Amino acid sequence: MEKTRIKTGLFGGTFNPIHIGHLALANYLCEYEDLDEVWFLVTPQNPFKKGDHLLDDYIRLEMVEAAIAGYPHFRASDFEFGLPRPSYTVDTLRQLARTYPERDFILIIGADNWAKFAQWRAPEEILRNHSIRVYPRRGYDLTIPASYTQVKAVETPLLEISSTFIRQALAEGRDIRYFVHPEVYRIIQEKHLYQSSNQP
Ligand SMILES: Nc1ncnc2c1ncn2[C@@H]1O[C@H](COP(=O)(O)OP(=O)(O)OP(=O)(O)O)[C@@H](O)[C@H]1O
Ligand SMILES: O=C(O)c1ccc[n+]([C@@H]2O[C@H](COP(=O)([O-])O)[C@@H](O)[C@H]2O)c1
Repeated sequence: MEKTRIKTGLFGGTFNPIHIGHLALANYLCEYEDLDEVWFLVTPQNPFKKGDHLLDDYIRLEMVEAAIAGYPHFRASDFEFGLPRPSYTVDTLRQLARTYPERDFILIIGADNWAKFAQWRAPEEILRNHSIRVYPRRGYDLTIPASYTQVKAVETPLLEISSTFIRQALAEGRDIRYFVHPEVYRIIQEKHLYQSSNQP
């Protein structure tokens, strides 16, 4: 009998830092969609973002690990740390498929990223080999043309906060503890992260 493949949602981001918007979205996808797991893929350098003001990869990973501890469907992944930079998702997916043949990797992206998907590296290869779930982001259209049978829009609740907002608030000395997991807030405090606008 054929073994059931593990449906693994791949949620890539810089996570600088991870916040409750990321966590609630991934939680929803595990509980209300058909994903067995969601992997938080910590991206060393997004091809569209400048890397010069980015917090160290391992501190961002540590915060993701702390935030997801205890929930069995989540995993933190440093897979891109060993790959060339910037991190092109098509390269990551190729390597992941080789390393984990027992899993189907399903890309999770926001409507903001879907709007720019044609500008990603080798989008047609990604579409040929993987399913994509697109979740809503405010201000972006979530219509998927019918010809993209492997791309599905998922109706998830929206928590419109961003890591940029959190970094800025912390640099201004605001106490925004409820926007991040308590363990993430503890790490931010302990390591004095994001405490001035010069810091990443
Ligand atoms: N509030 C949110 N709810 C759901 N998804 C989000 C939210 N904020 C960001 N995302 C998505 O999560 C992925 C990773 O996000 P990223 O680490 O870039 O966070 P961000 O909050 O958008 O960061 P920044 O403000 O630094 O650009 C992206 O695809 C982004 O679209
Ligand atoms: O492969 C690409 O060309 C590409 C272009 C832009 C973004 N991505 C990936 O998409 C994920 C989310 O990006 P972002 O900017 O919304 O955090 C992250 O893993 C990026 O590496 C990938």
